[in-house]
Amino acid sequence: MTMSQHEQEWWHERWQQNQIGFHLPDVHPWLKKYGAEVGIHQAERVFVPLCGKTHDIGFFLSLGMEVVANELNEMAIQSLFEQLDLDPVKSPWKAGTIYQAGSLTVYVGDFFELTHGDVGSVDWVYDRAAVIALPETMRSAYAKQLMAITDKAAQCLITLDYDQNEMDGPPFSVMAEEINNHYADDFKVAVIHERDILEDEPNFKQRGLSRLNQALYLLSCEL
Ligand SMILES: C[S@@+](CC[C@H](N)C(=O)[O-])C[C@H]1O[C@@H](n2cnc3c(N)ncnc32)[C@H](O)[C@@H]1O
Repeated sequence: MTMSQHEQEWWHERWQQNQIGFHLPDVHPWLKKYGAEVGIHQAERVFVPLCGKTHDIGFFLSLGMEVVANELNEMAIQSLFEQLDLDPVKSPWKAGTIYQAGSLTVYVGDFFELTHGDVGSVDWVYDRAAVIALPETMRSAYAKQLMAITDKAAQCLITLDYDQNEMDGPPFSVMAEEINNHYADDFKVAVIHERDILEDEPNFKQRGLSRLNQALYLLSCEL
């Protein structure tokens, strides 16, 4: 599977028009609060799919981790390197450009084009707003591709779920049952923390939601 031109354009427009409500001004608070419980301190090399320009990458680097990441939009990655005060070396890969500096490597281009050889060996995956950015028809392919290119590395996953009848995605609502469908054959799936965050998210309230559950999972390899 690859992402259609139309779907890619939709994301590029979001970045061009700065409609990036998903981008947090700081490190995700749950990563700081629950990081130890999801294995952050054991991780040496993390893969961050659909990374945007998240400050979480800077946090991983500050902990001494190596980071390999992927993002469709080049502007986002230029901003990411500027934010980190890193001057990247650029080289081509089959679906775009690789940005590399210090312990950070980002594949700019379609996630579905990545191979295990590109990503290399990783011992942790961080999915915040990646699986929930994709429509239902793509999520099973996403999960399979993620496991294939990371050799089923342990995963820290942050999702949202709400009544999908109340709002169109993205972000899409992804319930625990679906996470289990994608991952429970290969991982022990544990919910580390979850909470209704609607009161902190006035935009989603305006979009018509009556609840918005955020969940933090650890997918670990001990089955
Ligand atoms: C909801 S945002 C989340 C970004 C980031 N994880 C964060 O927490 O800020 C989803 C991101 O995925 C990117 N994206 C969407 N489809 C993609 C694909 N097929 N390959 C790579 N990146 C993609 C979008 O450009 C967008 O930056």
